[in-house]
Amino acid sequence: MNSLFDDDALGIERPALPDGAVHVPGWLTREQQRWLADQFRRWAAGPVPPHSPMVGAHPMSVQTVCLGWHWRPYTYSREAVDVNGRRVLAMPESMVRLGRLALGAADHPQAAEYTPDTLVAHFYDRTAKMGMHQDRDERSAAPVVSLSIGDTARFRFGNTAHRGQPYQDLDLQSGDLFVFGGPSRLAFHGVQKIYAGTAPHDCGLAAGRLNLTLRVTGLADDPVGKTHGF
Ligand SMILES: O=C(O)CCC(=O)C(=O)O
Ligand SMILES: [Fe+2]
Repeated sequence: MNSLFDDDALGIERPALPDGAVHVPGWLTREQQRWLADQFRRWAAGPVPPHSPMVGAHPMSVQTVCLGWHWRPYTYSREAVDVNGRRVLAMPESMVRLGRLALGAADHPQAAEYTPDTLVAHFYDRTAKMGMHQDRDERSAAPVVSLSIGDTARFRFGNTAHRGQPYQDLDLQSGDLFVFGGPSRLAFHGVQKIYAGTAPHDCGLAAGRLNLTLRVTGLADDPVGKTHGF
């Protein structure tokens, strides 16, 4: 019903995204969305439970679970040192394949070689948001793949210089793929709001939004088993 009145249907031109940023609406099928929501519930069962990462003294409003490498502002480690000290689950091969398929769908030339080594899953309840930030805790310049399931999010995608204009606001709906790499790899972005109650009934999530972000950290374990510092 909404599509009757959206920008495309009304013939309103949306500004192009900056180079390196690609939005593929409705990329995941409902079955894939349900499967991913199930996987999230499995990952959330442990060894590291969902938690709100701390930005300084303030907890983020999302609930986060990581695979491969555990992310917290502004670093990665194999163990969730800010949660319970347990090592995070390994990065599943299926998620590496999903990343390659995603880059393929975004027409990225390096889709076949893409090997994300971390997945950061955020659950947003109806009040959660994410402030404008850059994904810059990685040593690799490989693109970031972002998948949305559940409630629609108002997503702001900006420029690489600062949090302000120019930026573009777009809605990320259940099943949407968003990729940012190349000249947009370090663009500021954030989640302005969640549209509560917009999750499709058959997406595997009754309420809230799940964001799955795949990244290449460019990190390696050192021989004594410690992670490299920054
Ligand atoms: O939830 C989103 O769409 C964005 C998540 C994000 O920017 C991040 O995890 O760094
Ligand atoms: Fe981000």
